[in-house]
Amino acid sequence: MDIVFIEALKIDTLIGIHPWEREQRQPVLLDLDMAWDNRPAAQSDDIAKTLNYQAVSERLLEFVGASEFLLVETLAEQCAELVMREFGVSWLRLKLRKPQAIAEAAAVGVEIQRGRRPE
Ligand SMILES: Nc1nc2c(c(=O)[nH]1)N=C([C@H](O)[C@@H](O)CO)CN2
Repeated sequence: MDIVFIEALKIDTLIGIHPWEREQRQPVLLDLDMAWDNRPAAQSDDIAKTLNYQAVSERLLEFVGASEFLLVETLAEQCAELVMREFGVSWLRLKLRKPQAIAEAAAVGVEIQRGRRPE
């Protein structure tokens, strides 16, 4: 199994349960590991055969930037569903960090895996 990854994609969004979090955007950081067979792209040197990490990043920037969820669990799930549905990804691991949520912690958040992991 090959992986295409995106690391620490930073997006300002409205997320959280507290009143201040409903008024003020804060950053989240997204890490994605996405299963993809990279051999067809490598053999043809053709961007059309890739899982284009620029296209995935731009779509997530658009979606997360416009979202207003309460929980990181909900946002992570929605991002995973979007990437699998729109980009044909069969398995992914997604980590969502909220670096400004707890003053004493570098970050908090969730990590999920969805889909069937290829051999
Ligand atoms: N498992 C979770 N715990 C908490 C969440 C969350 O989304 N998932 N959110 C909060 C607050 O919004 C936090 O980020 C700031 O105190 C608390 N716990």
